[in-house]
Amino acid sequence: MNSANSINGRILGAENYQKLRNSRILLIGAGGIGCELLKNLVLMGFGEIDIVDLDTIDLSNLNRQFLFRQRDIKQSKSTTAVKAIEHVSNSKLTAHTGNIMDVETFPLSWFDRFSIIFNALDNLEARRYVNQMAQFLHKPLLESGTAGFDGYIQPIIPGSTECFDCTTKETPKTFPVCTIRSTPSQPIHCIVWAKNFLFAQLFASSASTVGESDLGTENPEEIKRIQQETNELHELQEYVKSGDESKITDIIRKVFVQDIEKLLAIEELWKTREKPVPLYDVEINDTINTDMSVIWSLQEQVNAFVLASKRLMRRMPGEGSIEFDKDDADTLEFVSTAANIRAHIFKLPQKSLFDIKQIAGNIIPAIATTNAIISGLSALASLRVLNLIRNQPEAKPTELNMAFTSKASNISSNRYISSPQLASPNPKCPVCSIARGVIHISSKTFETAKLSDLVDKIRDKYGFEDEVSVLDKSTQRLLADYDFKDLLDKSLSEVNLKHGVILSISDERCDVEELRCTTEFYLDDCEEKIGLRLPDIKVPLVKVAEPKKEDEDLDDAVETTTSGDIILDAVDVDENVKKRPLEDASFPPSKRIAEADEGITVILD
Ligand SMILES: Nc1ncnc2c1ncn2[C@@H]1O[C@H](COP(=O)(O)OP(=O)(O)OP(=O)(O)O)[C@@H](O)[C@H]1O
Ligand SMILES: [Zn+2]
Repeated sequence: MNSANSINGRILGAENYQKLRNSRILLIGAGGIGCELLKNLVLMGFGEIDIVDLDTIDLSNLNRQFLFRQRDIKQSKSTTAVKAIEHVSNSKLTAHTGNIMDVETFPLSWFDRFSIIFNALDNLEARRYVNQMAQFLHKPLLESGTAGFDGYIQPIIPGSTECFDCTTKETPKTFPVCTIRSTPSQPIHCIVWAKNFLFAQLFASSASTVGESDLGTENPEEIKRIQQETNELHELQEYVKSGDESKITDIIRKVFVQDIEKLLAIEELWKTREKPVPLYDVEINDTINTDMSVIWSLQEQVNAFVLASKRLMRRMPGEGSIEFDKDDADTLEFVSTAANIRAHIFKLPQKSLFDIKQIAGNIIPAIATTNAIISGLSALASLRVLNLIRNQPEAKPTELNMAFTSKASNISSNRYISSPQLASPNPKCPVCSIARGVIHISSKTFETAKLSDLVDKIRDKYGFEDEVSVLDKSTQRLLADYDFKDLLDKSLSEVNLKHGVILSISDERCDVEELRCTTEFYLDDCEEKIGLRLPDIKVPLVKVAEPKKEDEDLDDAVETTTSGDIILDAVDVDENVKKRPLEDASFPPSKRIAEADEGITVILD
């Protein structure tokens, strides 16, 4: 199918096409974006494609992860994706099932065999990790993500363009299943429970199934309880379908009394938490409240819950199933009252119907079309990054483009897609502004060399003075600093250093104008006869920053906070500005903080 005479061959030209055929590329994630992207990369004709995913296929993936079928549920995503496409593939495909952050399976040297890395991930931790690996290896990385109709691609060319961590990311609120189902500690947990679990199980057609690995708990009693609870709710769905409204009190008893009693029986859960109180002695009467902006009394919540349940039950025979819609008063009232009753049981603050409408309506579904657009853009961008487009002169990295869809870019125009040029690295970025190198170290040397030997060698080679701090970045353990020298005499293995660990060395001198740049070293394997080899990198001196003036504090706080996840509208792009200056690469702090406060975004997918 793919030859120099194929459409792709003719578009790229024979020479570039051959380069594409000779390229081995890495795709991380075989989910919504990953399935689309794998198909694109195969159709483009890349020579070798490795795809990594740690997960198995869930029923809820099938609507958009088109390489998977019902029969594939519980099978490895990467292996199934490869099987589904290999019959039309002219690429050598290799599936890996595992966590990309597992240093034993995927050490840094493993990443080095690829010409380009494509991220098709769904979480900040893995995105950050891969970004860091790309920085160590100076490997181009094509980062991408979607949330609802918003999406982005960001080519990252280490040393030349900004990296994933150059701009602050906010955290979307995702919660482990066990928090939602067993130990809520915030009102939002009760809202997610009422909408995604209770309502979905009783009325919706697509009640989610939860695999053990998704539960966020290893307590066998709790896992058993959650699974039993799900099965019992399926039975309650029969009551709902029967149309027998007298069963509503059974639903209340099951959900707000018996399930809570079962939770209370798992003593482990309540050692450090306040115990919930089941909803005993509940009465139903005529008191109702219609003011959406106030918090109703418990009695008003219970009465409204019964009324909303009745209305929904009456609709079921005609509609078959009912999906939650914040603008559908019955579904909203059911979810809102159920959430508030649960909040009462767990002694958490309750919310007005109006507030719950905002919060529950903000849950973002995955949209297959957005994934397809973003994957298409990602695949196309790779040709530009690898300079494979015929008659196009080699682009400087910062002449490459990123792309956003919809409001992700914060653009004022009505255009759906925008493609600003890439910004230069942020000099204050905690990841790409520091020096990096790979220390090759053999297994035996971990036993024979002392921590002090390694630190002395690093100090001598890169010009650090005595006052350095040595941190194991992987575990955030301090190994040595000016007044902590207890571990220096121990062997590297005794202080738990091993392959895959990242060591961070910082110059801790006070009262100097320039400090040696903080440097991170990845400890990689090498032959025994080499023993220990330090990389030939330059570790520059950097000017110590002036203390900030008071009115700059807020700005600074935003720049240095790098926890959080990919928030698509974290990049402020003015389409009139051709080259996006770095200062514009983030929201004004005030806006950013306001959004962080109210940003309850439950990512379903
Ligand atoms: N550390 C990791 N190593 C390997 N694969 C990962 C890692 N983190 C996430 N992934 C994979 O990235 C993919 C992201 O895809 P996507 O955003 O569509 O999520 P999903 O899990 O498939 O969807 P849903 O959340 O609806 O089940 C998932 O298949 C997930 O297993
Ligand atoms: Zn950076």
